Amino acid sequence: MCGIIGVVASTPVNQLLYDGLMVLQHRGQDAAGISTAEGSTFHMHKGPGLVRDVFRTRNMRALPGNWGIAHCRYPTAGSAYNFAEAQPFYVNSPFGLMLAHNGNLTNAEELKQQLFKLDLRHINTNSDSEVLLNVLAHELQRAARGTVLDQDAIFTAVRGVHKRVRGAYAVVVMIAGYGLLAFRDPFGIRPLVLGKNVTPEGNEWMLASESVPLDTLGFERVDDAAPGEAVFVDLDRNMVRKQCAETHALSPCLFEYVYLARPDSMLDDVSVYETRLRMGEALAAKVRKIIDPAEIDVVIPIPDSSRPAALQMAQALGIPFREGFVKNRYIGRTFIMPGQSTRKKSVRQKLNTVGQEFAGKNVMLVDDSIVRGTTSHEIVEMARAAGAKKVYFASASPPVRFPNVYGIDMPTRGELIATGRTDAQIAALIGADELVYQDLEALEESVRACNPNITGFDASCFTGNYITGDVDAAYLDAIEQSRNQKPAAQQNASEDDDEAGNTAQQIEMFVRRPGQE
Ligand SMILES: O=P(O)(O)OC[C@H]1O[C@H](OP(=O)(O)OP(=O)(O)O)[C@H](O)[C@@H]1O
Ligand SMILES: NC(=O)CC[C@H](N)C(=O)O
Ligand SMILES: [Mg+2]
Repeated sequence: MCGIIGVVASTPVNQLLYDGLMVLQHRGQDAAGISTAEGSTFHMHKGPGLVRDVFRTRNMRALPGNWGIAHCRYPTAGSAYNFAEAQPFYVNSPFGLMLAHNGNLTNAEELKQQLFKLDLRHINTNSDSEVLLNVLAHELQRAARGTVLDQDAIFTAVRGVHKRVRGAYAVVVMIAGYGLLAFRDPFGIRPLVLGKNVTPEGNEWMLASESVPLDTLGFERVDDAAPGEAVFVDLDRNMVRKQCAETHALSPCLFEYVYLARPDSMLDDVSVYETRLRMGEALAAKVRKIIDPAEIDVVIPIPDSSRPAALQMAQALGIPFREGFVKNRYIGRTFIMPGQSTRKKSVRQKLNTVGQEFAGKNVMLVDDSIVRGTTSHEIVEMARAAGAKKVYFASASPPVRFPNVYGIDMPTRGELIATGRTDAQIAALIGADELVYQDLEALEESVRACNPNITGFDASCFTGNYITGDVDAAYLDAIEQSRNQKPAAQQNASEDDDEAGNTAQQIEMFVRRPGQE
């Protein structure tokens, strides 16, 4: 999950893209980048770190033009802290392309080999997004009639991409001299929302990972890009949409609703806030089956993401809701930080207890999810240190037992606290007196109740069922192996750097030598 934005406007877009990235920061804290175009010349600035740290006034001034794209990165392929893998990515042929990608490809290694051997394209990083850009470039080259590109050729190229690429991808691409192209994978795993701003100069168009940038930048939410669909906005700001996948089915990532997205976003016509309230309602029903509500003195959320669920759960159980943890607003999201010791330290820096909410009480702590158990373990300890009598813990989502290969950095079973453990064993590990997990059906229903057209989900981290059909045990083993291998380049790196690197499959670099096939 990264944050992406693309916009075609009637006035300069640099500030618009910066402000949009600021409200998508929760989707990626590792690197950020903006590219704009004036005529057919691209301008770009990108770098490691948070949006506010990457862009200085001089960088903003160097981003002229009325259309552009932006990205904030949460790495799932290649390495964290690797500037070369920051996005957008550029390729000069055909026409000049600039791409930003949210998601993760599951056949990147195979594609990289094809690109090198058949398409004669060199991939210079371990980023799957660079692979995706080059596949698109190759397909555009094939589809273009001579030196001219028309809409049919663009949509044909996207069709070609869907045929070759597997995995999750929501993408915005600038085609120099032509316009902004955006598309979503045939399962719609990662979100992509379309918005419009009506101005006296005509319509302006924006595509973004979530609807929050549309709200904050004065765009009206029009629709979501459909799974498999491509949206093209030309430089006169005419917008066309076309389904480019032979088969498609809306199966968004369930974890977007649980944790990734901001609660004030609408994704696939679903209010993230409303689903989280529903998750809390359903969790309350599950808690009742396991713990007598009279035994619980207070319900306490673990800020931030669990707040709506905890609030609704407390209300449904008739138990006071209290803010027992205060969050340091200057610390980012812990889960998406690279490196386990950074994550662990950050939980302590980020959250502190309000003593009177714990002293002598039986507390019910609520979180949206337990993944590695970093947060829950620290939090239970802090609750006890603050004097809690009993510490119950409830998770608004089911146990996360399987790796995610579609754009969330949880690629190995070994690091997931729930893999191979019973609820009681997990409770013992995090130190809770009782642990209650949401049932998967209830979680799915919490989302589907807001949009009955969603028939399926990518719920792979809960079920081990990978909807793209190409992820098997051998694939997962290879990722684990590659993750556990220490890359030579990182021999001298710190433990954190080591873990941060190689976050998913390593894509081998190819070098063509004279005489080689
Ligand atoms: O079991 P773990 O591996 O610790 O992961 C799960 C935790 O990480 C996330 O919080 P995070 O601090 O990232 O963000 P938030 O402030 O949005 O809750 C999530 O909300 C859980 O609290
Ligand atoms: N989380 C994402 O969307 C990551 C995008 C891409 N796979 C990268 O690692 O840079
Ligand atoms: Mg959290």
